[in-house]
Amino acid sequence: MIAITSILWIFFYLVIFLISYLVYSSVRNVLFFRSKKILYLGDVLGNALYFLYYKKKSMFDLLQVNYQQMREAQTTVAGNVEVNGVVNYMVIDPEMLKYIFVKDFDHFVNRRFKLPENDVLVTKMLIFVNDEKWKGLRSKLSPTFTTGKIKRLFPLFSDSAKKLVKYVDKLMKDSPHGEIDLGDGYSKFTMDTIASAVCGMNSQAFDQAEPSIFEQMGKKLQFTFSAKNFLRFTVLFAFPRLAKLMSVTMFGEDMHQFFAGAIKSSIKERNTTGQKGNDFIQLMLEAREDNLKTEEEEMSNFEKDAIIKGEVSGKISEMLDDDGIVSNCVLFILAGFDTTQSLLLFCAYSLAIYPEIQDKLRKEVETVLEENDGDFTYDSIHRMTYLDMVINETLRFYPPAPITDRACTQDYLLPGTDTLIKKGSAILVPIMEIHHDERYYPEPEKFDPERFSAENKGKINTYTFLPFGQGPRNCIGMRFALTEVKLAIAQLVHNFDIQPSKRTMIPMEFQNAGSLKPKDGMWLALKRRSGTIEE
Ligand code: HEM
Repeated sequence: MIAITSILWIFFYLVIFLISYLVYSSVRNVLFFRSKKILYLGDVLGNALYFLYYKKKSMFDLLQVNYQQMREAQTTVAGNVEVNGVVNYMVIDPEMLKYIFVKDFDHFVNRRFKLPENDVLVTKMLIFVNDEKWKGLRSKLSPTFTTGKIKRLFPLFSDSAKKLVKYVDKLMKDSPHGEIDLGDGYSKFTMDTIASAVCGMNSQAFDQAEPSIFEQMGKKLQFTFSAKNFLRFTVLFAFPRLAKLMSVTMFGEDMHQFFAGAIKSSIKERNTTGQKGNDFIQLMLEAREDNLKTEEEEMSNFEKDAIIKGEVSGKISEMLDDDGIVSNCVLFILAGFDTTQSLLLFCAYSLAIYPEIQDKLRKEVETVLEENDGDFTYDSIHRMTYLDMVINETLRFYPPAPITDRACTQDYLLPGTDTLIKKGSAILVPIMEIHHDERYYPEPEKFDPERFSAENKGKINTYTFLPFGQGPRNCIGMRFALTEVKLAIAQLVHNFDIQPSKRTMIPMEFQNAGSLKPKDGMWLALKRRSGTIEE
């Protein structure tokens, strides 16, 4: 009895201590930002209270609230503080972003999170490495994503897109109410293309309704919000030393064994037989030997901006050893699955609720198909200007990665202000909110592909359209993603009429996840178009 009472008292004192600490740090943070004359956006305590009060709100709603606070205060910089004391500055001015992303990139080479070094599966991932190591690895990996290399992968995308059409057919036939959750088909499609293009593996995703082993492992890599995950990621990202001490890792041992086993045995087989694969494992093996080059004419402006200027002295030999290849294959699955699926889903959704846009797109798709003997090619997909406009408007309206960040690596005076950003602080960029700001996009809540027409797109400031980030640390997989998505949307529009169904969520609500996802699935009715072949 006494023991239980004592435990209760200890627990009580712990709770009191925690609350006192949170209140103390909140007051300290308020005073810190007041002394800097910067708007304070609240901290862990404030955010926790927000989610407790508005139970149904997601982190994207909170981002919107923060952006609105900044607009009302007529400020372009605001701040908050993380549990570990790291000061974040939210920056929303396109001119400042140009300096952070590109002009003063040497102050912002890294991302915000540091990970414990004992986590073998992640320590060599491009997204988590820093400074010279990042420069060396990025300059080795960039040539693996150029036009020529993605063109080589196009037949794999094409196979997966055809399997997707058959799968959707079957789902619709089996559906009692004439509607399906398209998320299921698109999840299989993205997993299938990634498995073959990245690791040269057959995901077997389309061979069965239940998730195949590759799908199960791939999905486990995705970040979802749960109390357990919240705790794990807080320890990992905010207290990496503690995570190392406690052997907390980002992914479970089963995932490490699955991916490392499959990828390393594939490398071994290539080394012994001399056979080459048509996948990223092969491209990385060639990059390791310095056998890949990027031709200047293969690059878009987005990629030219990403060129790392100056000497690249990063030692990369060990970054692309076999463990490094495993890490980066897993990263491409991780970074490419959710984001691409999100873009596909919101594009199909927009086409369903705006039939006139769907009709216009279909006309372009049919013309291109006629010109190319009934099949799509890499070049024909990228020649479709209206498709490009629709995808860009989807990326503006529903950016799959709604926020990005940079870590400040040297003290930095924000241009045009007297705000000194100290080394070790972080910059947050609310991509989604910038995309919905009426100063850059008149009538921002209107889905209008014409914003990206040849006449209009020149008027868009580069730093207000950030679906793939900007500068040398932008998304390396953009070309891969756009090719895959354009093909899958063209196939869908050619084969099906896409319509809203009873369960289609209008207006859309979002899940609390790392990337933008519909809250309760993407329910749509897809009707086979007459004249298209059902195999
Ligand atoms: C529609 C699909 C995608 C979207 C919207 C997207 C978006 C983004 C964004 C916003 C960033 C941060 C950029 C910055 O901070 O400037 C990023 C980084 C990254 N993305 Fe993507 N991404 C997509 C698909 C892919 C794919 C398919 C891959 C790989 C196959 C990929 C690999 C990466 C990697 C490795 C990084 C980190 C780059 C670095 O730190 O150097 N992404 N992506």
